[in-house]
Amino acid sequence: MAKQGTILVVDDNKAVLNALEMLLAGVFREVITIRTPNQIEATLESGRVDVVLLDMNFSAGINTGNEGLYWLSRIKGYAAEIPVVLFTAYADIDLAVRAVKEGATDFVVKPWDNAKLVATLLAAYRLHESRREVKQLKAKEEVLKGQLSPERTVVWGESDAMCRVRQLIEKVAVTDANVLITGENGTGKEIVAREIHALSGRKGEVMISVDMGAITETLFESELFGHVKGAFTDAREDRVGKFEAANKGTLFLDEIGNLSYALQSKLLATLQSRKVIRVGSNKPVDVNIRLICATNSDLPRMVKEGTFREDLLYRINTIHVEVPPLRERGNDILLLAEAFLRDYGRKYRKPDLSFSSETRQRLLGYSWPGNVRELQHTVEKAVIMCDRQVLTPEDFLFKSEPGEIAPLETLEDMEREMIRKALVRHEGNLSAVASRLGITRQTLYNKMKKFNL
Ligand SMILES: Nc1ncnc2c1ncn2[C@@H]1O[C@H](COP(=O)(O)OP(=O)(O)OP(=O)(O)O)[C@@H](O)[C@H]1O
Repeated sequence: MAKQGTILVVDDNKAVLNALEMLLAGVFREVITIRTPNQIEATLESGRVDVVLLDMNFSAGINTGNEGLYWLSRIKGYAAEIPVVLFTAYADIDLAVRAVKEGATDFVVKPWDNAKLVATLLAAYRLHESRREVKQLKAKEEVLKGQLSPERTVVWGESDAMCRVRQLIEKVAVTDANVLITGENGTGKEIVAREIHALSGRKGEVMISVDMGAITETLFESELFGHVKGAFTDAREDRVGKFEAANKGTLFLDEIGNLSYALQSKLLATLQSRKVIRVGSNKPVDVNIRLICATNSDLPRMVKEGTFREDLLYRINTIHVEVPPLRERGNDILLLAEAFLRDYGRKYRKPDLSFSSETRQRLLGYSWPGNVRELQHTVEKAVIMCDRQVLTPEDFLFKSEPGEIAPLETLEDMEREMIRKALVRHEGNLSAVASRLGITRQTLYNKMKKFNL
């Protein structure tokens, strides 16, 4: 067995320390031994310790176990995630129960049985690995939340459609009901899910998002339910799955419509039992999650076509929130555009930007097939490209509407329109545009300048 992790052994008996050092050196990569507990915190400072084996009695002659409980609480106060196994010469079950209640992971009685002690310490080590992973996942989520800035604040708008969505969310957030959010791409389904979480009693816990469309069949179980070391070739360590990581919080399953039929059954079984079994283990672990799913697929139609399980749809669809497409939100388009303009104006240090009235008409008249995401990107690009404070339609690379025919009156109009379309199609890549139009980059530059593109 490969040695792994660092164990800290705290015991004032030198003979015990020597014996443990010899035994544990065959199991752990590093064994640190100390005889006085007031060195514990300094040792933990290194950040290397995975498990502490702590004697309960230190002051000679006073075997009440209180010293152990005192140092246990100090360790928990310093690094709550490090498992502490207590060691006592007295088989005192009351003390064991009290210690476990106060945060000890387990309890071993002296004289000890080597195999049992090693098994207990290895279990504690694995527990630490899981806790560390959950902590990392949570930290990642926090970073992700932070990265949503500056567009993190939800702009609800004033349209009836969005007011209804908001009212519904406020009502259901406080319940633990499963919510299914539907809507076209980019309408804000994830932002709605985050809002439900933020308004719920679970707001102090993490929301873990999983893109179901990005998970392969082979990794599904290990990603969602976790695995134990050795469960398959690449499983070098125990690993928590997203379900366990979201415990006490919210699990957001995005693109649920992309899940294969076989995986839908596995997901359903877990949702029904509220327990997960890590791959390679046979021990079910209880999970307490609030489930939010999102999709842009028509799930009832998929049920009819036999590609989505009806029982899974019932399970995830206790409350249904439909986020309307941007084109149905009327003036909200401008409210959102102005919010993005303020955010990106700050980000790119271009304060006091505004839209010309022609631009506002253009923004309102466009159909926004990519919804809020497209609006956000469009405004960001315009802010980057503009060099005046009032943004005119020329600052925008509007995508052409299907079937839209611009009233082109002169040859110059046509030339300008061809260049504009090529710029949109090639996302501003000037070399590609020049080659597509059969002109040099220099000519393209000159024409762009002439046409104010
Ligand atoms: N009401 C809103 N207020 C502010 N920003 C919003 C709003 N709705 C959406 N956005 C922004 O638009 C972008 C797309 O939103 P989000 O990812 O929530 O959409 P989605 O419907 O989950 O997209 P997809 O279907 O592609 O997963 C994000 O950057 C988000 O911050």
